[in-house]
Amino acid sequence: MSSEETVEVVIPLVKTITSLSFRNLRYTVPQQQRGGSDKKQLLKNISGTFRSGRLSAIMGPSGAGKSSLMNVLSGFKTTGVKGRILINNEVIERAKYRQLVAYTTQDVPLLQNITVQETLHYAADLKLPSRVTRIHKTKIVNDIIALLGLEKCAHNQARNLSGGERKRLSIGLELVSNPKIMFFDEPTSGLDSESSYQVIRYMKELARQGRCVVSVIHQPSSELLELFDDLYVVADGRCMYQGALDDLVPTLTEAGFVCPQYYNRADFALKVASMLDTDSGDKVNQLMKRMESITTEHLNGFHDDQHDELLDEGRRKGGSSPQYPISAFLQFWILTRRTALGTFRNLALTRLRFIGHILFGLIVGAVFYDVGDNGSKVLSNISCLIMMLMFIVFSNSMTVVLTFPLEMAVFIREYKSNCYSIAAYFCSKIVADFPLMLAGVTCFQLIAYYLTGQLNETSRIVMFWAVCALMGWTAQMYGMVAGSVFPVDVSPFVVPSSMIPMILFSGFFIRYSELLDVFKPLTYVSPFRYGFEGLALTTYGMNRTEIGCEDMFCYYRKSVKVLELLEVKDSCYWMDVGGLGVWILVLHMLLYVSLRLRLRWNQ
Ligand SMILES: Nc1ncnc2c1ncn2[C@@H]1O[C@H](COP(=O)(O)OP(=O)(O)OP(=O)(O)O)[C@@H](O)[C@H]1O
Repeated sequence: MSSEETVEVVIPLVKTITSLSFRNLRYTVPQQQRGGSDKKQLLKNISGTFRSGRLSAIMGPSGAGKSSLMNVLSGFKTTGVKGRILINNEVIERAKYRQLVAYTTQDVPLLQNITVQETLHYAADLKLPSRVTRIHKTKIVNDIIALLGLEKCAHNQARNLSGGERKRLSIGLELVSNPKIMFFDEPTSGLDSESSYQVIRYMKELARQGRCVVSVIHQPSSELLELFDDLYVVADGRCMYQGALDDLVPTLTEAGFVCPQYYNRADFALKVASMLDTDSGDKVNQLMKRMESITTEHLNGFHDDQHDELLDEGRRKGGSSPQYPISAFLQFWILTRRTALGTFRNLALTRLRFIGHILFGLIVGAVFYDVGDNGSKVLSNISCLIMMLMFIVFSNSMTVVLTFPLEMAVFIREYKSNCYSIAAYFCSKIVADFPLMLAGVTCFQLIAYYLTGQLNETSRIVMFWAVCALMGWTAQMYGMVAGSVFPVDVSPFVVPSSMIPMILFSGFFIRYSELLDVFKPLTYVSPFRYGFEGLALTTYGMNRTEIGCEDMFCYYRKSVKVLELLEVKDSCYWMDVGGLGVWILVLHMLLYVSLRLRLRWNQ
């Protein structure tokens, strides 16, 4: 779309006038220092107002506190925040506030395998009330696609989008709920000048429709700057200028900073803001004080202490009873469909997972061919059992370890936008990933079981499969917990290195009676112990008496001898199933807690 073309308005206009005011905002973060921890104040009693119908730019030198201001105003950061945020001079309860406000961060995480159209459809399903019909939702999605010029890439998966298209899709995601106030953090970063111009023009159009649109912008060109109506300059966590763009140069001149002719006004304002620590610092300080008295003037009559209480009240209410646009079941159902689609579309990984299970089943089958009912090859068969367990565990834990962190980023963004509850995401994640794990494990187990010549008895096969499936489930949950707790560059190391010690206590490498007393309790916490014991019992227990023998003499002809060798003669299969069940339960609880903690750390 050329810059001269007018943008057709199809998204409903925002009718009510909205002004967002903030007064004496303070934002403090804890800071680790040598010899203890300290606090760092990122926003220092900062005040201002943004009005609907106008496109406002937040500018300032690097590290001035622009993103911090954006995070606080959008409600994405609440811990360590004091001060007052008002919409039309009213304090709004937090959950409601989040419904009015949309925030597009610098790099919005997207689900890579979902197309532009699907991404917007899912956003509409999650953000719009269920009473909005399918036809209406489709119209909204199509309108957004047209408004943002995304028609050409509507069926492209997010992974194939250009930087500009990703930015526009991010804006579209927020437009779905037709918010009154929109925040953007550096929407032009990484874009060429034409794409930057287009994005800001879209934002200008959104403002013209009656929204309050505020954007952090980094060194805009003169052409780009002209699109903005108002400017808010931040320096060292304080306001240096707030007002119309056209008043910027006169205000700076009045403060003793004369902008040279043909100089970009934005660059000049940044230059002045950077003078805080120089000889001209006093003049900048005076300008700030003047601005602070102007910005707070019309917000008088409201005590800050009173507001701090109100903000906390809003936080408490918002925290305990968040209002989601759709019911819990619908949230769960939509998220499950979306996750399943994303997993299915990740063809490389899905195919690799399947082919890997089949291929390794064939390899195990070929290497341990027909050892299952052969008294002279019992030790090989026992090795085969532990090998099967190790493959199931590593293949199912490592795949989620790599994919989960990116999904977590999407979850955090959507949760903060009040789209759905933790419980809905948690349940959908478990349900959506379960069938693929089960299908892979089943293929692998059936191939390996048949080729290695284990006993062909239905109950044995089912019980053997059940242990394999429970181990696969445990491993998948283990991978998810690691993926949710550790960063993506750490978790692929954490998972195998934490599992190896547990394999040691499986009962295969060293028998229980030969362990030092100090290590014995560890066998009760190793899932490999339950898995290995379960497989050994289904293979050699359950009233099996004789093992086939083709030689003259087989020491392990009686299966009880094998059970004695493994020290599982008196063990119970159902105890092993129970042990794995407890592991699965604990891992589910850990995943839920880690999701909660991740959200809390991000507040
Ligand atoms: N969690 C944190 N702990 C300690 N310091 C922080 C934290 N977050 C931000 N800061 C510091 O606060 C200051 C303001 O950060 P902020 O990201 O808001 O700046 P900015 O103006 O957006 O910078 P830029 O233009 O470079 O993105 C910076 O000095 C930054 O290092």
